[in-house]
Order: sequence, then structure tokens, then C-alpha cells
Amino acid sequence: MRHIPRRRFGQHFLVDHHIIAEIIHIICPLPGDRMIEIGPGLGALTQPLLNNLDTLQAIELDRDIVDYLSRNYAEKLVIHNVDALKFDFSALGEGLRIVGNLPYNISTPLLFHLSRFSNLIIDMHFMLQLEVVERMVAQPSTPDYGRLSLMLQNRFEMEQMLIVPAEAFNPPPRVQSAIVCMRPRVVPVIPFGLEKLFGEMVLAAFSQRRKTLRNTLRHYLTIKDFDQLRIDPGLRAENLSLEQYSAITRHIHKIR
Ligand SMILES: C[S@@+](CC[C@H](N)C(=O)[O-])C[C@H]1O[C@@H](n2cnc3c(N)ncnc32)[C@H](O)[C@@H]1O
Repeated sequence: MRHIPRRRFGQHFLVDHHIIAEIIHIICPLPGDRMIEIGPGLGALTQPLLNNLDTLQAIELDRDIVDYLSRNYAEKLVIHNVDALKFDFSALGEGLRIVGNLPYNISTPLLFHLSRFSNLIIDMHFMLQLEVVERMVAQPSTPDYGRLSLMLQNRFEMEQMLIVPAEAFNPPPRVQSAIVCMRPRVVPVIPFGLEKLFGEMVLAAFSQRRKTLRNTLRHYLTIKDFDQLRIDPGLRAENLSLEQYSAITRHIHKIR
């Protein structure tokens, strides 16, 4: 089909067959999998996925593309013409495997949206901007470590799998991309009821990266609280581990 890629839908279609084969090998689709593809586009991943699956659910916003997919992949493909950001993934049951070459303009809100369904998910494999993947998997005391790392690492074990050059797409994006694998933790590090507090406190901590925790968390913790937590108030947000943020969250919850 002649389709002019639409920038507002973040359309960069995969065209490199070696890269596509590598991605499918990483995903390892099997008959019986309850798999969902976000943003199938013109089917670069859809067809090879379908070769290995009984059925595939696809979520695609662009109506023209949905028409094309319905005509060409009718048999085993169930298409939802909706915005993935608003989609209720719980409607598809549990044991979900979610994949996609995601539209980069919505990748962060989409990851947060998907986090809400982590208890229904087996794993997720996504193509994202390399820079975003580096922030997702970043460890403490590194420049990429921040709110995104902490919020997602609380719910998922994550691994950067494959770097994909811009030439693998049409049109090529301005940046490099990477495949990330995300597997939900059996139990999140932060208890469900404290996640909102955790998010707000982490936002405050990283609001001014160069400032010390004594400063950025002054509305949450006194020097005595830092003493009790055995955390040096002279450190910066990027120096603390997820476990230390968990201890801070529980402490604030206790003293409030
Ligand atoms: C980067 S392209 C990937 C296309 C195809 N999977 C590929 O690899 O060639 C992203 C796809 O997501 C679709 N899309 C964009 N925003 C979306 C949204 N909010 N919900 C669902 N699909 C969306 C686009 O129309 C496009 O087909």
C-alpha cells in the first residue's frame, strides 16, 4: 500500500529484514501466547509474529492503516482502532505479552499507562529511543538515572537487548533506537498503596538534580529523619538506590 508516514502518529516503519528477524528472535512468539502488538503500522513485525502465533491482538490509532490491516491480515489478527494510551488492557485478560515499535512521542506516558496493568503482564518488548531505554535501565550515580528509572524499576526488571540504527526505518528517525525487555516483578519494591507518595517524593528529589536531599526533601524529612534512615542528607537524588527510596517512602508514611 502507498502510505505517506504521518509524523503526528510517530510513524517510522521498520524496513530492515535482518533487524526484524532479530527482534522476532528476541520476542520468541509461541502458539498459545496471548500477545498484543501496539502500533502494528504496515505490518513489519505483525506478519512474522503471526507466523508463530494462533492469534494476535493489535492496537492501532491510524484509521487508514487499520483499513489496510483488516484487508490483508483478517484471519488471525484482531484489530482495535483505539489510542493505546486509553486502552483498558485488562479487557484482554491476563498472561499478556505486549510488543511494539512504539511511537516515540507517546512512549513515556504509554509506559506509565502500561505499568498499571503489570500484574496481568508476562513480559513486554518495545522499540524505543535509545536515550529513553538508557534512562529506564540506568543505575544510581549515573547521569541517566532519574525518575523514569525509579518509577519503572519499581515495577519491572528491565534489560536493553539490541541497538537499532536509524537506517533500519523508513523514514529514518533522528536518533538511534533500542529494544528493551520488561518483566514485571512478582512484588513491586514499593507497596501499591504508597506508590503515589513515592512518585511525588521522587519528583521532589529530582526537581533540582544538583541540590542535596537536605534541600529537595525538606518538606518530607528532618535531619533527625535522615539520621534514623541512615541516609546522608548531603547526598543528591541520583545517589540513592530504589531500596533507599523505598525506605524513605515507608518512613514518611509512618511519621505523617
Ligand atoms: C513507529 S510506528 C511502528 C510501525 C510498525 N510496527 C513498524 O515497526 O514498522 C508506530 C505505530 O504506532 C501507531 N500509533 C501512533 N500513536 C498511537 C496510539 N496512541 N495508539 C496506538 N497506535 C498508535 C502509528 O500509527 C504507527 O503505526
